[in-house]
Amino acid sequence: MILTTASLGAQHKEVMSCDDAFISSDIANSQMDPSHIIYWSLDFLYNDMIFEPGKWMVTLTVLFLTVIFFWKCFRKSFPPGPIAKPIFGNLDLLRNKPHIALTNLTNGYGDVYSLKLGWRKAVVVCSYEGIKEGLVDLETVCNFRPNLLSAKLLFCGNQERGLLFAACEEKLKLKKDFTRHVLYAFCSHGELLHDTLTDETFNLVCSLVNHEGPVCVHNHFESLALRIQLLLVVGKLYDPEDTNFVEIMQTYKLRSAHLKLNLYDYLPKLFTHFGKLEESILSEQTHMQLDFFRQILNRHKDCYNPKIINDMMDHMLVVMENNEDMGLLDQEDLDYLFLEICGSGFRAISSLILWLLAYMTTFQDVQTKVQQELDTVVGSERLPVATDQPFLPYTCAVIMETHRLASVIPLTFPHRTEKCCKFQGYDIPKDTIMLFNIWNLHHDSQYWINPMKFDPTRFLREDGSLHIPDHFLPFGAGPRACPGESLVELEVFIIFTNILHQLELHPLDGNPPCLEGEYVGHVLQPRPFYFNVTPRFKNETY
Ligand code: HEM
Repeated sequence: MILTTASLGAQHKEVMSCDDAFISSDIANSQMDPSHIIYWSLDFLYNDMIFEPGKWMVTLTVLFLTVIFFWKCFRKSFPPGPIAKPIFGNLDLLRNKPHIALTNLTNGYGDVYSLKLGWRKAVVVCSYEGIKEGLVDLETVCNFRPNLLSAKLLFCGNQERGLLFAACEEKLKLKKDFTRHVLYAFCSHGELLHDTLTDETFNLVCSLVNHEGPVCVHNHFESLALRIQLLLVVGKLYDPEDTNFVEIMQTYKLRSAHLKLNLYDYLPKLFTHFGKLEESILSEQTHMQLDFFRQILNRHKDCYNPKIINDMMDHMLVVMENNEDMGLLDQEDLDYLFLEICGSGFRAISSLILWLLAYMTTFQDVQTKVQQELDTVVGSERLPVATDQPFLPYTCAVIMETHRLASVIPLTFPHRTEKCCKFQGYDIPKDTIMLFNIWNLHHDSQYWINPMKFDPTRFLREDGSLHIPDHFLPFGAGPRACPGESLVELEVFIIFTNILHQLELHPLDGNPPCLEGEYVGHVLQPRPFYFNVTPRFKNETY
């Protein structure tokens, strides 16, 4: 048998040497055609190697090692990450409490690591340095949004006209500057907003005092926050029972439920069917909502007087009249802008207030300190007002510590790189999804001593004044930062101080609320909880 193989090999060698000579003479004559080269190469491989398994082994090993070498060279410049499962990649990590799963992965892969979301590449950023570099230093690179089916569904294909999913360009800057500027103006000078918040909180306090037995306010603040945002945009405070308002509330709840991990965003081919189902429901509701805002805007146009500015729509008409938008905005842009300003963040505000009440019910000593500060600065003869804020550092520190510990928006919305970039020493390709983990930033012992402890004094200097560290970023940073910050600050301050000024909160039968959060859409909120209240002052108007 061995002899036969050897003699075959010898014969074959003879044949090959003739062929070799033939090839060389052809090359020398420069008569070569590429198809001939391929033909002769294959012929060479076939004839030379098919009978010599040793050569095959060597060739395949060299090929394999070369592939591994180039693959490793490429991988070196991309962040490491856990092994991705077929088709789904690492999507399973994001299904339940993604902020915890993504924080836990820092133990194996460091503060910047990669994931595969379906077929898309993603980079998770957990350190302050990385978050700052991505959101601020590389502002024109990392601040785009991925092309997600959910965005298309939520905005009926017009996501560029809103805020959240619009490209990070001049038009978005214009819309965000407008939103920020007008909200700031209403919060710093608008008596209407201030008085409405105080009245609404007083009504809530009355109903809690007059309620027999334990109370639960879980569903109260979403509706209040949404009514306040509508008041700012359209100038009307809706009754919570108003049929128009109830419809609007339902639509916004449905919309915000889509701001979560949707499988059809990352595996569109597999889950198109689900996307289509959602589309029919969402598109109808979104169009109804757009019509609603369009009608109100038309009414504003009919009785427009630039000297009387009541709400955001009036402000926008002034902007358009003075051509301050430089012709960038049209009617549809305005419809989508108002749709989005009204419905953004109402759930996050509500969640922050609920966390404040849950922490105060749990940490009675902190509650008492806030009330002592309120008694010293405000007294019992009047209610707390916005101008008390600079004199209530401990109370403000409690609000900030709640922002930190609860981190109601634990992960930013997905970002996307617009071009290849060097990021934290890695080469990140264009169109990589970037997830910035705010929860990790707020719970990392590199930045916070004893990070899981509720300790408002971490926001106070030794002299008792307020101190805000750089690595405290509940509203994100850079061009994608939240435009609602000033509204959140005022609303939460007025509601929280007015409740604690007038009520003592006690745990039910000595059992404090469960402090484990649950996701509703992209917002982390406490589970519903009951507590007891007792009024702090005698007040006949309750
Ligand atoms: C406690 C309340 C709130 C918190 C903690 C919060 C936090 C955030 C965060 C972390 C982002 C993501 C930034 C990013 O993707 O990089 C964001 C975006 C946004 N927020 Fe808020 N937010 C709150 C309330 C509000 C309110 C009341 C509004 C309404 C005006 C609002 C409007 C928006 C909008 C429109 C965006 C998208 C901005 C963009 O993509 O450029 N938010 N917010």
